[in-house]
Amino acid sequence: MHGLGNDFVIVDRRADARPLPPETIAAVSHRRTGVGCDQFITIEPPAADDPAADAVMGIFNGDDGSPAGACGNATRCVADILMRETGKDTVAIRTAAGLLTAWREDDGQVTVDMGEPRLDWQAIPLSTEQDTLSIDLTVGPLSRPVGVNMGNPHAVFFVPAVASIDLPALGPQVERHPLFPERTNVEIVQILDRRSLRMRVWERAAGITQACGSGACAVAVAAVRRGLAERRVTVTLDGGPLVIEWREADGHVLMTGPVAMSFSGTLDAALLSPIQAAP
Ligand SMILES: N[C@H](CCC[C@H](N)C(=O)O)C(=O)O
Repeated sequence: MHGLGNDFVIVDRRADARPLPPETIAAVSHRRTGVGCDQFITIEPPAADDPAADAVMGIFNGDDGSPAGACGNATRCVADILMRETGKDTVAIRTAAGLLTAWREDDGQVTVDMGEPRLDWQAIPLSTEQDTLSIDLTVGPLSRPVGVNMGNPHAVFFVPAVASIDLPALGPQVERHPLFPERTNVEIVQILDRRSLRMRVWERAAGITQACGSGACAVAVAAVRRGLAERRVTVTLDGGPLVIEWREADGHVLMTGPVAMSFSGTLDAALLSPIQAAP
């Protein structure tokens, strides 16, 4: 499935307890020798003592099989699967970032309550104490990002024009900067007006992707914190728009966008045994 071109292999493991080592995930995710995806997603059964959850979602990056704490676009896709399967109009998905509630809008799009952003420096996490509203970091034309954790780390840089930034060159330098002990997702954002933002993303362990839901949430939160945008904005990524609202009442971030099914099938057992990812 994909959300705005951020693509996923989603494996239903509710009746399959075979181990899934990172190298297997990277092999399946490889675009030439596997299926190919930005993130590899698992659906697992909820724990017996977790009746509120319809399912558990695991999120792994395609480059190396590393776990990611959040993935907004894939959460919409998994919610779509669960809503179709159960007939329910609201579902709850257990993730590393907590229990995320999702529902379908009248136009068929899916909204996920992504929870509250975490904004203190230890939560991003950063390696030194900093005001996360203006982190002391400059990489080429990118400087003083806003730090936001949406269950995963984000460094948001405001720029005059996203098109003039060499993100493939700069993204990995920020991702791996020692200031970010768990590395970071990297967003560049241009304010079009107080309700419309244009962003591009370099994802941790996935590189340039067409869209990043948690990144769009981080961008909206950063823009509100800097006083540059309203609390409800349209964030346009390379793959298209998401509507993000940082809700005043409870501080939760709501993300609304499309889901799309590409194809379904059965993974070959050979792909599911630990094999070496192609270089
Ligand atoms: N594409 C995802 C985010 C993946 C984040 C991952 N690259 C990480 O290591 O945190 C999204 O829609 O939110």
